[in-house]
Amino acid sequence: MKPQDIIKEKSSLWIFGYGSLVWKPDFEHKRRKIGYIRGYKRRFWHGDDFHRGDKEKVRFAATPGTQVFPADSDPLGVRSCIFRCRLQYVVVKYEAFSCWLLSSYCRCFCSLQPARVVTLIADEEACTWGVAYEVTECQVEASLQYLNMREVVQGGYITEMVEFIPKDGHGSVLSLVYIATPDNPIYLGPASDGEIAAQIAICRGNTGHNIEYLVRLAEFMRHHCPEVEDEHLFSIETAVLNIFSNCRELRSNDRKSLLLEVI
Ligand SMILES: N[C@@H](CCC(=O)N[C@@H](CS)C(=O)NCC(=O)O)C(=O)O
Repeated sequence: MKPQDIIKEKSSLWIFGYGSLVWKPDFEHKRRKIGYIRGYKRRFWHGDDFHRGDKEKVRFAATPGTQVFPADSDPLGVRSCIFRCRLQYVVVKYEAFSCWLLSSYCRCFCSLQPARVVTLIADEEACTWGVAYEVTECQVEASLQYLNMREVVQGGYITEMVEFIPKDGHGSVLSLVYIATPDNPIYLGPASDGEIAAQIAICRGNTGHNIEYLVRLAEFMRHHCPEVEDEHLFSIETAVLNIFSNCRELRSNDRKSLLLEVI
């Protein structure tokens, strides 16, 4: 059933959020409930070149004064590193040859990629935790108009209806959810934790840094669903922390402040 058909029948609608919507709904709602949906896992597999990323390709030249931190290596021997230059961190991938170039000439180029944001991937065994918002009467149309622009036009997500189960297990409701599928042109698909983290570490868009997106989501899960294991989310958070762990200038000792300090 399409969302508009459901709206015709009801003066109230539930909208389930599992990404930025959990901490930043930005639409009026009557109430919210924390809970989960079954049959989907949350993954940082969608690209975003509007909210947390950029379409522009950037040429970057590292100068002799630039600090370089090793960040990641993968089985193909491609490595990435972080430059700290003029208060900006830039992740650059390089191979053995360009590594030599790097040390000889202290010069390198990179391009900014789209940010990494979450989508849902079908998986019978999995469930995804988040927040469902109830919108009623005139809030229904206003929220759908707002979310259509934010999630569909700017984000490339499509809508589905899923069963939402509140944390206490009672009163499940059908809810609207925004999902990005692999046929979307900015869908990025799977990558190693290190690669995803490297992308998150450098991307920034119209609404803020990609690190903020990750940190707010991880904080939501830690605070509201401490009993839930979200391995993908927390291992990417750890991978981003590892990228910056060599930087002695960072003073905060809790994960959230430490990561927010670098953006
Ligand atoms: N639709 C998802 C995730 C989608 C998501 O995070 N959307 C991005 C669009 S790329 C967004 O709205 N970002 C706003 C922001 O990061 O400020 C949700 O249920 O929260």
